[in-house]
Amino acid sequence: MSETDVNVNGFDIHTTAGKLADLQRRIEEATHAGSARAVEKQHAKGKLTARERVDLLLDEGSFVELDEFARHRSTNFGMDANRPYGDGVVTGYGTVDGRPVAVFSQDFTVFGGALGEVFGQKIVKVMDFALKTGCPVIGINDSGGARIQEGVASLGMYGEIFRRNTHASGVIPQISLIVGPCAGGAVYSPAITDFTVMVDQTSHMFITGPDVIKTVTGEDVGFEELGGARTHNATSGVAHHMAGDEKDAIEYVKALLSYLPSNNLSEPPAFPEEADTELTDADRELDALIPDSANQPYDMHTVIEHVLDDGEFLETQALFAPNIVTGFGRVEGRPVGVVANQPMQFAGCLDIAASEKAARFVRTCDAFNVPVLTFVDVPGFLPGTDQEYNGIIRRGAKLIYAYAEATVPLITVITRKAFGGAYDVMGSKHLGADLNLAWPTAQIAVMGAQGAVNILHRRSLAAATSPEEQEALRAELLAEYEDTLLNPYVAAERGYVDAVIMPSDTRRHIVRGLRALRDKREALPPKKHGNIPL
Ligand SMILES: CCCC(=O)SCCNC(=O)CCNC(=O)[C@H](O)C(C)(C)COP(=O)(O)OP(=O)(O)OC[C@H]1O[C@@H](n2cnc3c(N)ncnc32)[C@H](O)[C@@H]1OP(=O)(O)O
Repeated sequence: MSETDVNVNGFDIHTTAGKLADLQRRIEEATHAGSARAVEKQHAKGKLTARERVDLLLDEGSFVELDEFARHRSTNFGMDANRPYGDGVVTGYGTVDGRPVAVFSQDFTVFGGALGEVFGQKIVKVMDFALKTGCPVIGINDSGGARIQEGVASLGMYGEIFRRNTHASGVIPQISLIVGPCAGGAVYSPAITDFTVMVDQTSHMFITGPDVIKTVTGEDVGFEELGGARTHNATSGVAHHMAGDEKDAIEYVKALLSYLPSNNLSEPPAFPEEADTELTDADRELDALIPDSANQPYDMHTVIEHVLDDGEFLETQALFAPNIVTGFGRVEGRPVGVVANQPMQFAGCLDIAASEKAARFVRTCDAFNVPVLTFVDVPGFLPGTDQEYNGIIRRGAKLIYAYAEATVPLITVITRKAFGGAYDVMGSKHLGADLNLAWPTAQIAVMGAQGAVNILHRRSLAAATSPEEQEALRAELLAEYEDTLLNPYVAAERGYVDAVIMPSDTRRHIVRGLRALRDKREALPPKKHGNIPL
């Protein structure tokens, strides 16, 4: 063996054993592409590495890596001297709870996770793989954004990713984990995906950072306040869950996946079990839930938890627009989506944020064959110039659109108020719900008693000769209105509600309704696409 046959690593790559050893060396190099110092810095920030995240997400031993040896060909700014294997992103496929998924995990320890041409090509390839095989794609984002040295080649790849996010939308579930920076136009990939999960304190999303904002507008704002997990969960509504740490974030992603099918042509995973349709003590608790006073709130979570298997409810966007509750659960082991007004917040009024939150959720369920249960206690739309100027007309319309377009089984339960346009919006019969149930405490009318009496009897109230007489008359008129219209029976007479039920019967009705609707098939008129008011 001549000296040139032995490579720098001490083995002869002209022999089979040498070639195998060379592969092992390359794998080792690819696996440790980030420097030890960069990994240490990453851990010191409370962050995991790209590979540690993949390992946590996927079933043990299931990960199959793609493009491990891909690397950039850029020569700008001395880049050719540093060409790490993998180019800063780990991509591949594996399983979560035994079900196939595709994954990409950006590696902040290599070029700050900045996306160059090859990095982008790797993501595009794994997204195409997911779309072709019909499996969810999970994107783990921890990146400085477009790789500055690679200029437009990098921007072009972002465009390719956005296009694939859009084409995959409604076909395969797409979930984004934000576990570090996600800056500039890069935020638009997660924004198009179905769910975005952020980690408190260590993840940030923004279009322009604090320095640019200071220069352009003079505002002083820090990373956390500008684009931290709390901001995007509670204020902007960009994110769907704020995790305490990365493990929590990954557990949430796994839980989401457990409610979603692999693609739009398959059914969500079910763990069929026959529900006990005998009345239970827990069912009977609902009979005492609604307060006598219509102005007193109660927690709609109680209703939701009494209906779902084991009371298990995975809430989405829990911190955003809490006046409407959205999330997933199971009935008889089969996934359902839940949309519910929350009387504890703004008396359950609909506003812009609540309408958009619920509309997006209904569309997600509809895209992925998840039936929707709607629980209604809504006094109307939130009044105010803020709402009007910001487009409650245009933006509230999204919820109507979402329900009217949905073809999955839809069951609606009116527990108390269903007033005005909000009655129509919240999964009414008129928008296409399959089964509409009402509790005896339901009040289905154009408005509440006070408002109605003020409008209908303004003149007779003004004609009262004393304040005492006016109050007595008002009380009489309120009682008359309440007795005549504030009940579920006027709607029931017309078939707008299919049944008025005891609250304790809700679970049984939902179980039987979902069984009956299991094979529901409904088709909308063919069209290129609708024109939802955006
Ligand atoms: C359509 C998409 C368009 C876009 O993405 S536009 C957005 C472009 N990106 C940005 O403006 C963000 C630039 N980066 C930053 O502001 C900061 O690096 C960031 C993300 C807040 C992280 O800060 P730190 O945690 O302090 O980390 P750091 O600055 O020391 O960075 C670590 C290493 O990563 C490098 N890096 C970060 N962003 C990069 C980029 N975009 N292109 C190329 N390299 C980038 C950075 O130079 C540093 O490298 P090194 O370790 O010093 O060799």
